[in-house]
Amino acid sequence: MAERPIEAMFRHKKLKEEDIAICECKYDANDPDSACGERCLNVLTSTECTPGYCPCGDYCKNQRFQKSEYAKTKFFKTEGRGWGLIADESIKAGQFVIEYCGEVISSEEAQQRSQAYEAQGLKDAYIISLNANSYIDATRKGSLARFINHSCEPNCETRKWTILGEIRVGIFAKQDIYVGTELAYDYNFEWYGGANVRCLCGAPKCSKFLGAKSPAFLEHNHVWEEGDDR
Ligand SMILES: C[S@@+](CC[C@H](N)C(=O)[O-])C[C@H]1O[C@@H](n2cnc3c(N)ncnc32)[C@H](O)[C@@H]1O
Repeated sequence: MAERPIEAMFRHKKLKEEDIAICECKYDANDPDSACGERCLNVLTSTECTPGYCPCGDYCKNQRFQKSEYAKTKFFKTEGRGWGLIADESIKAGQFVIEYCGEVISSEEAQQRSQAYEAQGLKDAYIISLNANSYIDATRKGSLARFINHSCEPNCETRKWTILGEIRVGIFAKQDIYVGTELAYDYNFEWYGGANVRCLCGAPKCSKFLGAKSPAFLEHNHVWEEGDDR
């Protein structure tokens, strides 16, 4: 596919000093939660602390996206759902698993790319919504998060955090996850799919199609038939 003009992709913005959110935490060696744990004002608003501005300095625990503090995971081949991602260590409920990385693009670009990928016969879709005007495309560039499949009864969920003034998407554990368990989240909230794909998650309350409840779902009407090669 031809490279699209650079305006269709968004570049990082520099955070102005007056916009930096500074918490009121104070590091106490006897209280591990003191350095930007659950009570931190920034954590409570899903905002990471800014290096050099956090009162806890190097003890700050609230820079997980910036420090890529991912859980150990590895990809594997599934039955009928392409590649998937499994936990390569036990993961605690609420833990940050991995960031969904990719190219940040406009909604017009997302639409054009989605159509182009479908025309090329790509059955796996990797575009998710970031906000009303922008999307993350992990088709060509991304982290291992691009291999996480959908489940209608998932053990993970997406959460949006503000990092240095920009919104980013993380995958977080909804429950304790044992080593070797497949990771999955519900695509309904973020799905920007190409063709409609029959869901093979196997959950008793499966909604039959990927992203079947998402706003983008009705815009597409092609269904990959069962038995299609992948
Ligand atoms: C973000 S990718 C996930 C990784 C993908 N399985 C791969 O091999 O690269 C999303 C694609 O995976 C497949 N997929 C994910 N969850 C699925 C499910 N529950 N049932 C069937 N296909 C699924 C679909 O083709 C979907 O477009």
